[in-house]
Amino acid sequence: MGQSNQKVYDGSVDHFGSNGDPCCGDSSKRGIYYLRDPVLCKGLKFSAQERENLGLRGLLPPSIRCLESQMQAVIENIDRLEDSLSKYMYLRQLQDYNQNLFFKVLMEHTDKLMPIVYTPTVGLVCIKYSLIFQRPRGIFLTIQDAGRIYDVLGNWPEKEVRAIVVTDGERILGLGDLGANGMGIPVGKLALYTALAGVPPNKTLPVTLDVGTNNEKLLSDPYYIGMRHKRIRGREYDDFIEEFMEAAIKRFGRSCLIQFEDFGNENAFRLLKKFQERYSTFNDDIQGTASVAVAGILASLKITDLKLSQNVFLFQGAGEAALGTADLLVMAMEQEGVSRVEATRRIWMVDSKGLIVKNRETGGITEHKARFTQEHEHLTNLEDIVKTIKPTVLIGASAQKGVFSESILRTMAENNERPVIFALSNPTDKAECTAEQAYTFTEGRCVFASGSPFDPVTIEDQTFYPGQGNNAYIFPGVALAVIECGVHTIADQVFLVAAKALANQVKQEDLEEGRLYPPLKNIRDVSVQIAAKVAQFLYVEGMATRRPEPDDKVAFLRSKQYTADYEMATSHRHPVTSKGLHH
Ligand SMILES: O=C([O-])CC(=O)C(=O)O
Ligand SMILES: [Mg+2]
Repeated sequence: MGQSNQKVYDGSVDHFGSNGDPCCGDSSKRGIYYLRDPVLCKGLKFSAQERENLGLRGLLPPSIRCLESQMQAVIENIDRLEDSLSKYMYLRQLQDYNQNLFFKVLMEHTDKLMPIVYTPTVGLVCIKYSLIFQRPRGIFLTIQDAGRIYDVLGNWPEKEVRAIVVTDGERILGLGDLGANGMGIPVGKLALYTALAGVPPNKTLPVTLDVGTNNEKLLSDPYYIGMRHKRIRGREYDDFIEEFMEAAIKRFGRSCLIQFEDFGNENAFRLLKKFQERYSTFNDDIQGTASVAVAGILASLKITDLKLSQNVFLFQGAGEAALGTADLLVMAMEQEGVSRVEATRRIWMVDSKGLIVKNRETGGITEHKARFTQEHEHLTNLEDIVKTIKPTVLIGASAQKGVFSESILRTMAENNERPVIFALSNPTDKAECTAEQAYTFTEGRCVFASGSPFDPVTIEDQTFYPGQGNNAYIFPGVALAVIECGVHTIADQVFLVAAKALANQVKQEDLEEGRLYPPLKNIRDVSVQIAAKVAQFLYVEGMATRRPEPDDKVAFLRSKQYTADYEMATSHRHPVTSKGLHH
């Protein structure tokens, strides 16, 4: 994603124009241009011959570094910095200077760097976004752009955008309304599109829809980058979103994917319903999180030795993630041969007013929650609820830190040989319990996953590996498939296909260590396998428009992946060999 107005690599043609000779380059673009365009820049990796041919002599110090050494230097710099915000800023600057190196290092060191460019650090980044704002990335659309969104999208320098992640900043992770500061989320999600699934960066566009904020702290923050007014709602908001959707596909094509991220609860459900059958769109917090949660639950069955429908699921929280997961569980149980009614009866939900039961006097049961009302006495205390309902699977998705208390965890361990406990809220300090608490209070018997990463926990001499039940396992692979198959709508079933594909990649040795998800070091391969299964489904269901249908989906998808090799952006056909500088 170049920020400049100059032409940048578009993934399909030789970046250097028609002569096809990368040694000569485009004669109008010389010297400093190659250091200022993050797509072309190789930093100290420019060979002697390239430096000669491109007019770079003297603009770089004489040393030539190989990619390995460049990556090593990045890692040393990261280790040298003490706080995670500084590490984030260092990596963002790298992305703006040398895009290939940024992605290469993110791909090679995903375990180490993902928590910096993504959850949990990205939460802190959004809180501080206005203060640390430097080089812009993505498109900021404000309500004042209503009526001209198509034109504003035209200011984006890339023409082949195939995927947008959009937020309106109303519910950033579990942190609430962060207004325009929410831009950190689309930027982070799209970095993972590329690093985790190989979606070429020039095909991605982060968007923030700034309709104001109700966060008083931001409204009075002198540095705040967004519009200083309360959130626009109602008709004006709806028209704005509708105009954005139309403008996006008019500008980038009908099969441009639009991923909704971190919208407030009500709008998230409403907009998904409104747009699901008209655009290539999904809501990551409802459907992506559901998919990763169901994948974890499917994998857990191999440990608990239960069928899916033999479980009792209790959700703490009845928002986007909880309802999305509950719906997908019902779909999965139906595929196991259980009736919808029976499947629904296995699912219990707790919201801010307690257990969701019929005729609840305190009310607050929206249309979406109503599907999961149970015939039961109304209980309000989570501990009592866990004691009474006796869930086999306890899922936290309410952004209430520590709500899974010691006694709740102990009760789960009393009632189940292998209790399944998911603390899905993000970032880390919103988690319903820590990994250490979960393992300690269940005497190491629980099967645990969390939305934000936790380090392995050692109790006595046993080490436990918490799973990261984060939608990052799902959205990059789903995105790769839908982009490359050219779909116009995305069916809910896609997320069950993806969940099963993910669960099937968990190996016996992972399960033996309590890992519910494949290790992150294999994530690129995992994402391609998920994408291949999704692509298969899209063709079988007649939803893929790309012709001809590729026989080998994995090979096809791999051929579309960005590999972060400098050669892709420059010496495509005639690699330039480094012979050292002539002094
Ligand atoms: O961003 C993440 O880490 C997962 C997610 O979608 C959320 O918590 O809203
Ligand atoms: Mg989200």
